[in-house]
Amino acid sequence: MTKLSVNINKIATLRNSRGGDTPNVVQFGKDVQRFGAEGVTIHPRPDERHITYKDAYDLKPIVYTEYNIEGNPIKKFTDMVLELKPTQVTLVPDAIDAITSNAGWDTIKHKDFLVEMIAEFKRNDIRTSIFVDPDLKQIEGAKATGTDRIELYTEAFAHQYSLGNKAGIKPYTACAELANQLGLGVNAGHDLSLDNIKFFAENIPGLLEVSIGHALIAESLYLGIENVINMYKGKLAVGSRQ
Ligand SMILES: CC(=O)[C@@H](O)[C@H](O)COP(=O)(O)O
Ligand SMILES: NCC(=O)COP(=O)(O)O
Repeated sequence: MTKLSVNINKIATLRNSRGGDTPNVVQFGKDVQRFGAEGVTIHPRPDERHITYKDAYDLKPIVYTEYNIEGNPIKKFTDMVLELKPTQVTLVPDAIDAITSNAGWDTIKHKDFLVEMIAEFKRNDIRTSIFVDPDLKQIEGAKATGTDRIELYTEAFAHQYSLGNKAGIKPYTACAELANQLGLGVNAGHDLSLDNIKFFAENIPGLLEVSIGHALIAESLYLGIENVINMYKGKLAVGSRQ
């Protein structure tokens, strides 16, 4: 069974837009697990515009499923991960000004750096994963770094699927097959959604984990809004009788 790890970055983004502590990130982390999520993912960025380093520490005691911390292994990030010892660290080559993740690692060009980072995390009993594009050479390159897993960057698949092009899955299936042969675990994420997740999971052999944030939070708003409007209407109806 593929594990669902919920990326709660967007909850912090909403909180930060107003100051204060609503919505509460730690409460949300507890709730997603209570409702069945098998992991909590965060992706702190250097500018801390959504999830903050403090959030990462605050979440640690309440995550009893898998805690997955994603990010570019700059020193501040690496020090935090080594101190927190989450279940998994996912290395993502983010540019400092990127709105969101927009590319996987070049595992060949950055082999030496990745070998060093992976070894350091593994020495500290932290499972490792490397964010990669669906390119067979990059999967072979990932294997050479010593990482436990890869995370397939699914933006291209999601885009093609939204256009009705199901063939966009092909490079992902091929990469997952190769990863399985090489003994690399397979995770995936970025722009996965209620719309595309079933098709994706059915076509990726050995898919261990998906991390989903943006669409899942948007879908929670769409699917929850009717209930909340009704609750407000109920309170106003009682109020107007007085
Ligand atoms: C690696 C990846 O695809 C996710 O971590 C994604 O980038 C979420 O981060 P944002 O919430 O900053 O978009
Ligand atoms: N690793 C991918 C992730 O955590 C969530 O990406 P998205 O669903 O916010 O695009």
